[in-house]
Amino acid sequence: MDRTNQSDEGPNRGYLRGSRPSGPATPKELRQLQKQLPKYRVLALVGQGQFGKVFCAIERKTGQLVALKELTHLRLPTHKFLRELLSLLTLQHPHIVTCRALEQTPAARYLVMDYCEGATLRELLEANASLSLGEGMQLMLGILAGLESAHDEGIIHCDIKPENILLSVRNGSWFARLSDFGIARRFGELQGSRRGENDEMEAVGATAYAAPEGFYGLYSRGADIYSMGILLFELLLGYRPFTGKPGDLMWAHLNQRLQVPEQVPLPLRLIVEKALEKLPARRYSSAAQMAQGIQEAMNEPAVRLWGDRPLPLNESPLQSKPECPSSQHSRIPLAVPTTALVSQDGYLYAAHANQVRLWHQLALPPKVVDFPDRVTEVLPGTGGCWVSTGRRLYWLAIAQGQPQQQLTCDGEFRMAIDPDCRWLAIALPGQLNFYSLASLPPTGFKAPDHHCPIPDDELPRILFLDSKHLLAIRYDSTPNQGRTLFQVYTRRGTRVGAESFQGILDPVILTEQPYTLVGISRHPRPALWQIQLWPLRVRRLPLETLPVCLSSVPGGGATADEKGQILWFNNDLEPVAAVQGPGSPIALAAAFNSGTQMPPNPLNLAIATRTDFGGAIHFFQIEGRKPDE
Ligand SMILES: Nc1ncnc2c1ncn2[C@@H]1O[C@H](COP(=O)(O)OP(=O)(O)OP(=O)(O)O)[C@@H](O)[C@H]1O
Repeated sequence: MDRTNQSDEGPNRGYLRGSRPSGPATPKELRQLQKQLPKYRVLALVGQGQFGKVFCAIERKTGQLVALKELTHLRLPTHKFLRELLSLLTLQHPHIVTCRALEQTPAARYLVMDYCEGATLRELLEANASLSLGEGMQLMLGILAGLESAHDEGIIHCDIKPENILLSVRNGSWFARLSDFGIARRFGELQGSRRGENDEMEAVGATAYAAPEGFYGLYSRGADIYSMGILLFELLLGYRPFTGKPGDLMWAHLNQRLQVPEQVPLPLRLIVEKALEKLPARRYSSAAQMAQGIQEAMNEPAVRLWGDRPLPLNESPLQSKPECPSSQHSRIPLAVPTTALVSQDGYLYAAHANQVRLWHQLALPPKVVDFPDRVTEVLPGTGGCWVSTGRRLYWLAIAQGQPQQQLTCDGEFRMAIDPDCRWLAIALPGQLNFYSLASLPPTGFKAPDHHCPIPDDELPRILFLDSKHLLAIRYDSTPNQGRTLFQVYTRRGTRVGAESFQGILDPVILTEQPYTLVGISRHPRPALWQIQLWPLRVRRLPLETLPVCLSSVPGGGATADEKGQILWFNNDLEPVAAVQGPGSPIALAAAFNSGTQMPPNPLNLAIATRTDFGGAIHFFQIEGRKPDE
């Protein structure tokens, strides 16, 4: 990740309004922390643990994203702090969240750790049908590899649970990393020692995942293997084998017979049973052995065939699909397919060959405007739209209905308009130009107000993140390691930051949430990814089929696949409705819903399709799931 060349001018302030931080961090608190830790640019609060808050920050020297984990003196005594630090500094493994440094302020100490943009495995498990069996087992293999390496260093984790497994993205898939060695123990520390009175629950870790012998203060690798067994059970079935209050749980771990439901294929059932043996000696003797067991089970035909099945296995995959009523209002046949379909402020614009059609009300016929060349891009603005015909740019005012040429470029370009419609950005190979719309002459050529060089190997997609910041999206397609690069420029042409996503997202759209994008990935499986920039947070919605179009709509977004299956998702990337729409879609856009603050219900969509005779635009209405359903 490249975050060099950053200035404090960046759009981080906007993230203080971000959607997912798990507790309040006042701007004052962030400013104070910033003052105390000048080596970092503190972006936002991203979590709250029992010992303090966790912040996302950029290390100024390297431009790397880091997590600053606060450990307050009051809550975490020095000996425990030193223990976590010692464990973490010893451990260097791709599947372990590495500690890079320690920072001290008068009020607290901060562990500087690798930043994991996918949050915790707990959050992923709470999202419906978020993992397939194959992916779940890959996560298990990763965690077991990290655990094996900790055990090799003589460290027992003692607190394995989904909350302590953090996720990042590699090659378009989740990548698990073991974290929180706060109560980890060294073998030597444990041998022959039993927990002290006041060490009680802390030493046991989370009771739901604790090995029977842990309640007697006995720890070995086997205790971590047992916790991994509970985790595997929970991944497969969506619930844990033993439940109840801490006392009942302790009794269950010690005495209750384990029952693994038959939905779990036999080879995996045997693994759960072996990992959850009451006697440590009967369990896998190492994390590597358990990993080998999972690997062998995954190669067995009975399990291999199930690789794509969504977890948990006890739920029917159909349950998660919110089929909803829909109705089609009208269909307008066209001689040629649509090249662009966009909407804003109650207006819908569709481009076909060298025409733009403009609707305000469905019942009325559209206004049709001719251009000298084929229209390639349409961007809505205030009171009209910007129309590109490849090398020329026009302004089409709704009131006048006549296009007005604004700019001519030497080559193909891409364009973006800021939300206040005051700045126009044009990306050309090798250059990014910014024009103040107020000073654009009525026709012809104008030198840009600001410009900056960009790589000339490809034309980036550009989007304004807010009235001051432009996002350029580029791709680094190294075989098997594609990356989507997000580079942020001020409208003066200064590059202020960059993020990257370890996978190819195409297309990518901006959503109505601040600095939040949604993109489609094909590999290793079709999925929608939501990327919140600064602090970087990602979410995924796995899909059964690959969408061919994607659009932001009020309250979320919508996709359609080649067969016309439409999916409407909300701002949390949860499916709101899935309906059958027209086949062979090219583009979709919200129609006549603009201006609503609340997510609409129903959603009015315009869908452009290809047909045997040219194309068509369909107006469609979908009833979504209500928020409380
Ligand atoms: N390295 C990290 N990268 C990204 N987010 C993190 C990171 N570490 C923690 N977080 C976020 O902060 C939250 C709190 O983490 P933390 O480890 O402090 O709490 P915890 O899991 O409750 O552990 P503890 O038992 O120490 O309280 C996590 O749930 C996660 O969302």
